[in-house]
Amino acid sequence: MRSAAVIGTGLIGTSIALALTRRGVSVYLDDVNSAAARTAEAMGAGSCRAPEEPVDLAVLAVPPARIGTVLAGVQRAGLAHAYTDVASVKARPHSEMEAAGADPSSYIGGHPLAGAERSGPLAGRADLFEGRPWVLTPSVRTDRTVLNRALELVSLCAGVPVVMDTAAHDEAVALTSHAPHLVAALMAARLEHAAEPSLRISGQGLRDVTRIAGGSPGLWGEILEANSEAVADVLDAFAADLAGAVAALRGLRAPDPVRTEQAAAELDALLTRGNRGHARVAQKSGAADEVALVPVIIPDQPGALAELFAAVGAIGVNIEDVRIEHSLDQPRGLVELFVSRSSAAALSRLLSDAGWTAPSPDVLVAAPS
Ligand SMILES: NC(=O)c1ccc[n+]([C@@H]2O[C@H](COP(=O)([O-])OP(=O)(O)OC[C@H]3O[C@@H](n4cnc5c(N)ncnc54)[C@H](O)[C@@H]3O)[C@@H](O)[C@H]2O)c1
Ligand SMILES: O=C(O)C(=O)C[C@]1(C(=O)O)C=C[C@@H](O)C=C1
Repeated sequence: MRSAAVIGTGLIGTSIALALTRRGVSVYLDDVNSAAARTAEAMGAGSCRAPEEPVDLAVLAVPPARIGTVLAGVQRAGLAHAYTDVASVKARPHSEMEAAGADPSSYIGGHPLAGAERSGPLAGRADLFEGRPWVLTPSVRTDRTVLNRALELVSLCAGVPVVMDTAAHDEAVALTSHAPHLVAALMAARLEHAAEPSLRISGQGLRDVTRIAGGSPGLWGEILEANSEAVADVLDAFAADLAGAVAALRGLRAPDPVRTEQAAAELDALLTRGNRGHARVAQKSGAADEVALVPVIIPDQPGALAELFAAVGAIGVNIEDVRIEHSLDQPRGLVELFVSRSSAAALSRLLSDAGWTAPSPDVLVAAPS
């Protein structure tokens, strides 16, 4: 691919444009909000100067309800040879683009499963899609060359292509993305009027559970509206479990010991099911049970994290994922490295030989100076 256009230079559009520009693709940037396009341009994501010839691929990174009309418009203008989008729902934009008179043969639906709770070009990152699934939803009318262009886009962004049909995609993301977003929002809404001292003693757990609740209500309202039935089905089942959890908690204080015991068993069953579901969430490269955790203490000083990563790299171990636990008022932080199970024990030993310290219950010793 030599040239591309990105329409909608917010978080996702700018991230795609940055990734393509770094791979040598010439990228045209456009946004209904010209300040957003100029900001992306200033970040090195491409140019706001309209191309003289049709580009190889145009990527529509606008909100889901705009896809149909924007696609019909850019096709009429002859902007590109092939078109794709990145909307978080697929069936509705697909039928809307047909209703808007767009040409289905030069279009393929797309959805990268990577993002953030922030919006706008300044949140864009060239590496956002690295190793992440990127769903493509070709229809029977999608031209094969268009599918190949989209595959090239995913590869240039270092994503992992997954081909699905629109209905299967929407049902899957109702469970794995859309319902989780609402659940996070509902939990975060509980905090709206929480007492300040309660919030001050919140830990990483609350941040993990509520991070995505920071997403734009406008965008998420559109996503949920377009996939409302499938999300409601997931939340019906969730509500039944929630009611069971509440009943079990109340049952724990019941005067009848038989009910107390039954309530404890119900709660245990729910928590155990939670463990099993958690274990099934795929890790970055492979199943959860192939990955083990190596905890390391680092001092709160510039370069400490980079030094740790360099040490792990020198040992020759690939970090699959990383979690950092750090309270602002603490002189050190806890880094949890997720590595392949087969290399975890050796990594722990070699890091310890090199002076890095695993957390122990009584004393936390800093890294080598
Ligand atoms: N946020 C995420 O985590 C995420 C992840 C994957 C996919 N998506 C999808 O990506 C798309 C963009 O989301 P985002 O998070 O980048 O939003 P964003 O708000 O950061 O960016 C959207 C941009 O589209 C522009 N825009 C709106 N209407 C337009 C139009 N008619 N013509 C040109 N530009 C227009 C806006 O001005 C804005 O700059 C959405 O379809 C969303 O479903 C989002
Ligand atoms: O990591 C996040 O912030 C996201 O929520 C990203 C996330 C998701 O994984 O659910 C959200 C919506 C998108 O359509 C794709 C990705």
